[in-house]
Amino acid sequence: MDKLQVIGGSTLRGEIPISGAKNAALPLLAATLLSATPVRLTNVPHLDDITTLLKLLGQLGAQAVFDDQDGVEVDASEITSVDAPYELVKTMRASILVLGPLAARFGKARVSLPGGCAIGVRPVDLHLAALARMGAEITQEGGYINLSVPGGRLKGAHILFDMVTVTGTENIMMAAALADGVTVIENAAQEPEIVDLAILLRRMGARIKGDGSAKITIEGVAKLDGAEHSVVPDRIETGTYLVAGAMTGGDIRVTHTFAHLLEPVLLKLEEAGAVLDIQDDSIGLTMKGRPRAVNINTAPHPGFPTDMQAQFLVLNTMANGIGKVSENIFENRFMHVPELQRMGADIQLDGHTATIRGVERLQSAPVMATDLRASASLVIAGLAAEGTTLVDRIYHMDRGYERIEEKLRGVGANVSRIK
Ligand SMILES: CC(=O)N[C@H]1[C@@H](OP(=O)(O)OP(=O)(O)OC[C@H]2O[C@@H](n3ccc(=O)[nH]c3=O)[C@H](O)[C@@H]2O)O[C@H](CO)[C@@H](O)[C@@H]1O
Ligand SMILES: C=C(OP(=O)(O)O)C(=O)O
Repeated sequence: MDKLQVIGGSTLRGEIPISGAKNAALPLLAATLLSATPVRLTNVPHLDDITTLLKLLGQLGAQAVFDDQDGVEVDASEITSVDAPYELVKTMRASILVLGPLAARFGKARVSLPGGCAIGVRPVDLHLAALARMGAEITQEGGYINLSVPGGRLKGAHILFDMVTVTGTENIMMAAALADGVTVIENAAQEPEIVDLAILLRRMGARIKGDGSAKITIEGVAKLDGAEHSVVPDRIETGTYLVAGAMTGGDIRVTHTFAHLLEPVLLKLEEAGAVLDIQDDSIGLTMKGRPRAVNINTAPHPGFPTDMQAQFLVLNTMANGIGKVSENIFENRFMHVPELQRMGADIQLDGHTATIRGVERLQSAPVMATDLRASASLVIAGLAAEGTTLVDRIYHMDRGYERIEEKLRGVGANVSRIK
């Protein structure tokens, strides 16, 4: 199993190019199943999760290949199976995103239940209830969701999500795009990745309004066409590198990204004492001295993203003062805390809130990554710590950070992968 060796103490300086967003590319790739005409995506990140979804599309009969450095063309004209097997779904929960498109175009699907994961139980009950309201008959057996649509075509419906769900909103947007009639999604997720999906779907001929707000209206059409689309930049990767810059008292610029995608994160970085220089497609950050402690309360967009919680918790470990970090989306997203405590961080956990008292310097230690963003937080901690930190189980990190060692080395970090 690969490990990342991080030798702390370097001040990060220079530019880091940001890749396309994993959490946008996954639903965009799933959306290609909605059309019999090829769809081409560019700015697709090279990540393990993308490889998994491409394998799943291949398993369904689609021809999907990287046709350029970051371009993927998917031809879903000849779908031969509507079965998403456990072997693929278990490695990536976002595989559930094929359910809506398969239901919409073929009126049937058999998709493995994703199961829980390190950060929480993460059920898909809201996805299923919404598809049932659109006329799907759904049973569960042997760990699989069996879905069939009497008459073959989903019907538009009025849907109110009890909780804001990102992939749930995406699944229903895709299902509704080919349904008979109008679907209204209330309490919809408003994340930038939802807007990116709506942009592609509109290019394919879908009629969607209200994306980016809590009410999305979709008027179903009989057929969708091919289209081309560039994946939105990864706001979580952007935020992660900015925190790494801030933690090391650095002077960095993240490029190929947009500040409007991550306003809550930028506001908190400023509160922590970072000076930002926002340009059209890049963000500069300068940090002098230790950061100030900040409080974080995760919430659906436009609130503070849960996917940046671990990174800001680390920022607080070496900050001046006491910061409180509350995780309100997932019930078990503090697994980085015991690892950070092993590096000398002063953190008290009480339910869904961590209270962090900043220390002058973290100490290096062997640590274990438990999930994607926890891995990133441990790498950031290692960059700011004294000595050599070995981060184990970085396969989690490879799900979501493209060429992380190369990008960090490009700004002066001393990191290397140990096979
Ligand atoms: C591939 C992708 O885009 N992943 C993101 C997506 O995950 P994902 O879409 O899985 O997360 P959701 O927005 O669905 O989950 C939000 C909360 O709702 C709960 N819930 C969700 C669906 C459901 O049917 N029932 C239910 O109870 C979940 O357990 C969780 O507590 O949004 C999360 C919240 O911003 C991010 O952390 C993930 O990075
Ligand atoms: C939790 C995440 O992803 P996923 O939903 O794919 O597990 C994430 O990107 O931080």
